[in-house]
Amino acid sequence: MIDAISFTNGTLRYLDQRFLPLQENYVETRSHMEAIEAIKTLAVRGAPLIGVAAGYTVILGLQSYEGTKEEFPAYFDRLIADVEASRPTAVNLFFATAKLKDLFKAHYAALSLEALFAAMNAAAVEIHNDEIANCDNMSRHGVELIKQDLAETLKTRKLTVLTHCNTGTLATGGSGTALGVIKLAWQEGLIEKVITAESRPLLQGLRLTAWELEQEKIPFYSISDSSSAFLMQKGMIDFGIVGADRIASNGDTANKIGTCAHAISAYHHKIPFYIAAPVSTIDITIDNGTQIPIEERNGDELRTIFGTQVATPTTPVINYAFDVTPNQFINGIVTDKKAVTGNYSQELQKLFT
Ligand SMILES: CSC[C@@H](O)[C@@H](O)C(=O)COP(=O)(O)O
Repeated sequence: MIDAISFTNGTLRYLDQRFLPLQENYVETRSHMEAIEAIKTLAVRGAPLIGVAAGYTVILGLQSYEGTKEEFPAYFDRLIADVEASRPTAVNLFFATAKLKDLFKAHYAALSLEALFAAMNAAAVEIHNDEIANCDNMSRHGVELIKQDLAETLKTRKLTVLTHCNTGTLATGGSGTALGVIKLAWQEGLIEKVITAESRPLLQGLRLTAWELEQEKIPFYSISDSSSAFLMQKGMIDFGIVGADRIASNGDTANKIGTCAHAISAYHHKIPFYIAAPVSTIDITIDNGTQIPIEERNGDELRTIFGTQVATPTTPVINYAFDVTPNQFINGIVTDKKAVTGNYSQELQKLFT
């Protein structure tokens, strides 16, 4: 059983995803600066897991506080700012810090620091437990949608599904978003095999999704990112499903770079393409995908492959970590509350009421 993250007796323990699947290193820390570094370096990654890690990272920061109650607000502001500066795109991180900031605002005046910290600790644990439950709910709604949309094909055979990046236990702490749907669909006998796109440059699909599928004994093939259009052309893919790092209120979706190309290709080949993400990944405050901050990462991620230089150190590169898929290429957004299959601007808003 993969234990992506846990928090026990004030210690954060996580599986360092940078070295998977070749090395299974669990790291323990009580330092919030180390935890922030783990988020920045993708040792801990995936939108829901980043949110969970952000909550626990703030708790680590509270544990090491030694000042007075009067000095605490300035310390808390700095701590939150440091956590929020770790990665910009996954809105789950900001969902987690907002929850803790709300608690601070509501209770700082009335509670002792000890009682305030206890309330924040409970909130961080709740974020974690909620993300686990969200995965199960998303999986159920996703499977219903697949049964409905692909009913004709399912009368004669099982399905082949394309996915991108890693959206499983490693990315959520629960069964997964898109991969959670795939796992349940497999258990229910709907899936023949999974096609997992490698997800350059850090290979979350090739390294992490493949590793999870192997453990689940679900048949799969890994492909290079650029192969998906050809496989669709050859009729080798029945539908696509991926996760999200931030969904705008009109349904435009930021996810791992490469997602948009799969979605456009699926649209061209008339293949359904779905997003699976908890409501905590929807940023209802923004109108469309142009407002999503897209992380640009160090060019060495492209110029080197796991430490081996493959381009000159001076090769100029563009290294966006995410892209935005316009809502017109998305056949449905599966959330923990329900699956939304169109009219996104109206229907996503309703999830917040
Ligand atoms: C359930 S995870 C959904 C997304 O967070 C996932 O597809 C993704 O893009 C992760 O990116 P990463 O850069 O590995 O954190």
